[in-house]
Amino acid sequence: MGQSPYSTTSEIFATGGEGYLKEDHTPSTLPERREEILKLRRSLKPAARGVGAENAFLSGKAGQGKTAAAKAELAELQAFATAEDLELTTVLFSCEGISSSYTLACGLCEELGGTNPNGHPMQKVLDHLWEAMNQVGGTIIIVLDEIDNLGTDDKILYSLPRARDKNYVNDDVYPSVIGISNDLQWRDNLDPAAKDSLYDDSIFFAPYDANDLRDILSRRASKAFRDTDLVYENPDGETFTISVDLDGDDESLDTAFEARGIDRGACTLRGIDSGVLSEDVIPLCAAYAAQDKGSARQAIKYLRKAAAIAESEDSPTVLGDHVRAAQDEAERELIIEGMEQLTTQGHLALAAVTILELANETDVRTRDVYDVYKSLTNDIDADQLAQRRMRDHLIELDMLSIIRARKSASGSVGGEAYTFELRVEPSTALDVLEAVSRFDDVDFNTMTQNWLRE
Ligand SMILES: Nc1ncnc2c1ncn2[C@@H]1O[C@H](COP(=O)(O)OP(=O)(O)OP(=O)(O)O)[C@@H](O)[C@H]1O
Repeated sequence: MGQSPYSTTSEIFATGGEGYLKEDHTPSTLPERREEILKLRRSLKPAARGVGAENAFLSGKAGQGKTAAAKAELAELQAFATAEDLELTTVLFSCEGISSSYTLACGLCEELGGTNPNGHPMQKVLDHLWEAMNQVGGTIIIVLDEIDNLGTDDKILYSLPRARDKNYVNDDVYPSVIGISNDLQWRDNLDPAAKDSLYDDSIFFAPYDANDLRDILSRRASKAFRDTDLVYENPDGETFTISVDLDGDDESLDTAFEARGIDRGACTLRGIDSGVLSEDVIPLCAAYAAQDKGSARQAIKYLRKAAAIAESEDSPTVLGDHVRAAQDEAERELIIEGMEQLTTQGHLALAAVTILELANETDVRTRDVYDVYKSLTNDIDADQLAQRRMRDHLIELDMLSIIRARKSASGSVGGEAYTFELRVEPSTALDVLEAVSRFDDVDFNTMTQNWLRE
């Protein structure tokens, strides 16, 4: 057998370390969210005393650690409840794909009681839900992640937090809700009654800055990569390194600090000392992510990708160039995702420009795009927009970085003339378009050939 391109070990990643750069890894501490977690703790404290927690609402853009903070703090509370023998149940429920109070109520019944009453009238479903809560008993904290998926169908957000006040559930049941949302406007549009009952405490997660992201990445890197230690400074200004023992029973940083008898809270993270990551890698990943959305998810993704690229090149170290390549690749993926999610009219406008480019036409004018667009709308039997409205779609594609729209000098009086070109490879756009089911019967090659003949 020839030598396989696969290997069970890596020169870059620590054994078992790659998991720390994966989406599903939940950190047990989030020092950058200390303030937010303290606020959440304040809302949860009554639960530790056997009465219900306050309702809370965590908001902020994607990748800001809202879900991670809620999970970490609830794990802390759950550990306390177990030790104190308190009746406490926490449910983390993702509302992804759930757009009505009805579906949410059914999902919660299933989560709490094991059966899904889908098909029954709403009142019956709610009765099921209250019964499931009675069976569980005690303090019940329901975390509704991506709660904005509910849109305006928010009735359940009124009744769920009030189930006890309204006597829907027994006296020994204390339900509360923690809502999590990336959509900052959604809450403002809620029915005032739901808004009132849901949000005792509102906690905003501001975007991470480059320093926060550097710290987050450093901690992840110390676990994910070989030969990578954290460098801390103590209150006396002395620096020291901490390495995490992945083979130990508890590989948390707290344990590593405890083992050395040092108070972690009094020390400041200064960076990493690594034999496999060049010095600029983490600052670059942090800077790219901070410039964009300040998302920890994005920063971690850059680091993961950069390391994977270094590995695939058999490089023993991850370099700044690998981060640049990772950022390019991630940006391309985002653009491809943007192309996949276009509406039919967006796809038609993109298809028209793509066909023209495949026929070697560059910097095409609106009129030419419109000719191909018309022929495409006939082919797939779609609504045909007026030229000006189709042009609006082209300009929208420019805003999504899919094509480039340039105002040209030859604009007629009263109107602006544009030329358009793809910002992605025509073959990439073609791959996306050919996967759109609406275009199943369109033969892009023949259309290109026809245009070439004309
Ligand atoms: N302070 C932090 N320390 C370590 N990891 C973090 C921190 N903040 C976020 N992360 C990580 O970043 C990723 C995204 O975080 P999380 O899912 O909590 O974001 P979110 O604010 O809930 O946004 P979304 O709705 O997009 O999930 C997760 O992998 C999480 O573990």
